[in-house]
Amino acid sequence: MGVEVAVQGLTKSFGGQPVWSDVTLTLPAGEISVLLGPSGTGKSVFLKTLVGLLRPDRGSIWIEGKDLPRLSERALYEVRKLFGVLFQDGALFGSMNIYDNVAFPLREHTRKSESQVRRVVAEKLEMVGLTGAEKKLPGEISGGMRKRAGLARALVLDPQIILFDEPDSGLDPVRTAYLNQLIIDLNQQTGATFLIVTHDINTARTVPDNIGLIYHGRLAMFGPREMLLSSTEPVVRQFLNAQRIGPIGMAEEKDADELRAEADAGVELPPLPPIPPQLPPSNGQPRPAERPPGQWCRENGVTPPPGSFDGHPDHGAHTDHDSFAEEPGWAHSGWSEVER
Ligand SMILES: Nc1ncnc2c1ncn2[C@@H]1O[C@H](COP(=O)(O)OP(=O)(O)OP(=O)(O)O)[C@@H](O)[C@H]1O
Repeated sequence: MGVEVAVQGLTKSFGGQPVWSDVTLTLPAGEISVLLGPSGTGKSVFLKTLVGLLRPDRGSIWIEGKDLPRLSERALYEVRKLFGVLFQDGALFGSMNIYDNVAFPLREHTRKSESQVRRVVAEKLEMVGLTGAEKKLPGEISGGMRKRAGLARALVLDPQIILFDEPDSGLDPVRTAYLNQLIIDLNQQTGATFLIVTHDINTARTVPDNIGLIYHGRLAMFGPREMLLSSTEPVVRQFLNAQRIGPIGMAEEKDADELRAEADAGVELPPLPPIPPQLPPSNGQPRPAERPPGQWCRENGVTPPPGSFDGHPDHGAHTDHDSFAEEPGWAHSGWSEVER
């Protein structure tokens, strides 16, 4: 089972310029959380701070009773082994083949024999559907395959926490759908705690258990998926509905004059779209942190947008997942057939 990550009052600046301040959130153990936010709001900086690559100015990151920013370099090195990170471009070594790239953390951080390394690398490559690509160099495979190789490398030390920095960047919608399914399946298989930074609204709406939004140097909101997807908070509503109307402007937040002009013109955000069902694992089993659809809304007296949860399997409607599950032989091997 993954571990909980409790962030309290975290603040980070560069050269006196704050990136974000006073961020407080808890990533529940074993659940998938997504972090959203306009470009440049410091989502990647947040991931790097969590894993200890950047030191915050203030605040705590509690993991298994240890506060990461207070640890010595040596103690931090040990805690870092709990993390697996998938960087945006896979961050593979260009001169090493896929096998050696994936084997790298095992050779660096463990005393495993080469035959043990071979077994682990084969297992992780299979998990991401890259069996057979061992001898290829990163430059010889597609961007989607590079991401999956990066993911296999992130998995080799059996991390308890996996951070994904825009795993869908540069992927077409079909590959993004496959990657999202892989993420759900890996969460089920590993039980690890996942945090995904993404700009893809469909991913944000269907993949996570929890969603957060960074805006204007603050964490605007963080909570269960249903809370964010039924929120009437203008910035959350604008972002999740990909609208121009609302407080987020082209380069930064809109000023008071722009917002007044919008109000005077009578332009309003369109109604919230229905909350879609969560993407289930491809083996038909429930998600590790699955809760009945609509439970959060019911418990909190919130009326979800009309039509919400209509596509949930319990309602008998067809979902995207059904089409993946029906694909012959679809499991992780589905990947290799699609991409090669
Ligand atoms: N090492 C660094 N030194 C100085 N400034 C930095 C450093 N790393 C990031 N920044 C700045 O911090 C801000 C946030 O950057 P970051 O890449 O985290 O944003 P982001 O939300 O991930 O953006 P995007 O969605 O476009 O990937 C940017 O202004 C960036 O220039």
